[in-house]
Amino acid sequence: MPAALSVNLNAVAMLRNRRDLPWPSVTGLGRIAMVAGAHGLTVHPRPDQRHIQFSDLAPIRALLDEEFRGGEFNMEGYPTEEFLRLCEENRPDQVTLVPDDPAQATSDHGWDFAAHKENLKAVTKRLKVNGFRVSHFCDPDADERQLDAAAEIGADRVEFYTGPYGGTFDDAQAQMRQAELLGRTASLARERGLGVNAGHDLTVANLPPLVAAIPDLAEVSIGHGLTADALEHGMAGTVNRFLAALGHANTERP
Ligand SMILES: CC(=O)[C@@H](O)[C@H](O)COP(=O)(O)O
Ligand SMILES: NCC(=O)COP(=O)(O)O
Repeated sequence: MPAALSVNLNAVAMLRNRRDLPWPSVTGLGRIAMVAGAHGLTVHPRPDQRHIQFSDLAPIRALLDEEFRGGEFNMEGYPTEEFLRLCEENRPDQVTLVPDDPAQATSDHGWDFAAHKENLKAVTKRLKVNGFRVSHFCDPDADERQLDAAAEIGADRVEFYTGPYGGTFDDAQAQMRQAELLGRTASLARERGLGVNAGHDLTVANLPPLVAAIPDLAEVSIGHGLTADALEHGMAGTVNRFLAALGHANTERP
């Protein structure tokens, strides 16, 4: 079964926030993506609300509940009390915890699971009690000690940070080495009962080698590259291109 595609709406929100106007519509583009066959929507409500605003969350949840039953809502963030409460109020299907400092320009590393084991155990339990699937952002070169800690924390999945992989767009040999590394680390994660997601700087061009390296990849969440393509090909056509790159037959919703 090819990996699920979750469309990240951060970049749409960033464009919307340039003016005090309601377009481009975050839920509007999310709807087009879902009609075109996306399996879910991802947002990262950062503390400074630089793109996704807390007020965006309930409309996205309502869109999926009312128009796309089965479509998944993935919320990403650092586990502050504020973020955990946003999750409890807006009921995502999956929560992806990332070790981001509020001032970070973007997400650029995974957790040191061993160093943060006790805190991550507690927040993971709190989220799972709410019925959310819990994923933790993970470095592509995480070793067995880190993955043992991730499993002990109780994560359902890890999401591999694919920024270094995406950065090899102009070096085929480096891309192959990064894909092989991700495949090895994914095998270690699967041996520990962890599901495998991936995200950051993924594109139509670099998805095929990634899915070949990680055959049981569960989900990819993609925003920046997908939104850039949508400016050229439209959101519906872009979602179909990304689904095809993942190996899906045409899954546009009737
Ligand atoms: C966790 C990750 O790699 C991305 O989902 C993250 O949401 C990107 O954040 P920005 O869109 O703020 O760069
Ligand atoms: N978790 C990765 C994500 O949601 C989007 O990352 P990007 O495609 O915007 O780099």
